[in-house]
Amino acid sequence: MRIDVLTLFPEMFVGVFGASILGKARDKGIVSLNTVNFRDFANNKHNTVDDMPYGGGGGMVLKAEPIFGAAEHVVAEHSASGTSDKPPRIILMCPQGEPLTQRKAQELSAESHLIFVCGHYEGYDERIREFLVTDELSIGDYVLTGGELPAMVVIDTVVRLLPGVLGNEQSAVTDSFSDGLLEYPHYTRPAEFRGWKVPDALLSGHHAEIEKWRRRQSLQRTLERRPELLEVAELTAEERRWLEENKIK
Ligand SMILES: Cc1cccc(C(=O)NCC2(NC(=O)c3cccc4nocc34)CCCC2)c1
Repeated sequence: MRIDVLTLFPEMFVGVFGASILGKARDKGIVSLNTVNFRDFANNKHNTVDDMPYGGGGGMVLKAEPIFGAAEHVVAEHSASGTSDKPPRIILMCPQGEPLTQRKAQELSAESHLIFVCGHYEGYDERIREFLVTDELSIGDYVLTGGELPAMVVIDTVVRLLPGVLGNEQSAVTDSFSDGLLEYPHYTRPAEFRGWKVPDALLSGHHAEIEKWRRRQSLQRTLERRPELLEVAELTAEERRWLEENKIK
């Protein structure tokens, strides 16, 4: 997979793209991670990437030309490499975007080329949305200074799904989440810490009992903290009965 990030602050990605899981995925050649500063494509007199909004009002708006130029440069470079098969997804990171979900991450992980656009100021000239991008994504409803951190979040959750990126032990996390429930409690040694003991069920060595305990804990925790997830989770009839009994308490 090739990933390009169009940003005014490429330096923000050096650490994130060089460290840990993403760094290893890059070293293994599973993913190529690149940044492009779209200021380099501001071919106007003052090299400006933003300008005042038509219609007045405060703040500045990102101009279309530099972002179109940067995106077209990346597309041309990738198709020239001869490895491109289908056109890239051009993903606009913005508060108005579709909420990021694990399902969306799984969808994007099947692509061969992703281009992320990170904004600043008040946002983007609408022609970027109308005529350039294929997707708009948001990581949540809060105010940020830029789209770079959201792009890092999406890249993290997408790249970890690529074959060969995670060892077997870590991919279990994806499995537990993809059943749509919150995770069960985790414990590790010592069995007692400051008098606080690990639940007996986990020390029993009975795998069926342990799985039952974990599933029950996931249900309980989801009911307590994120009951709305239970509407769409796949539950057995017995689990639904148990929930009905516990919802009343
Ligand atoms: C709720 C709300 C209302 C109005 C503005 C903003 C806001 O934060 N505006 C600032 C910008 N925010 C984001 O890009 C951004 C923000 C949050 C999640 C995101 N997921 O992807 C990109 C995201 C947009 C242009 C520059 C940064 C937020």
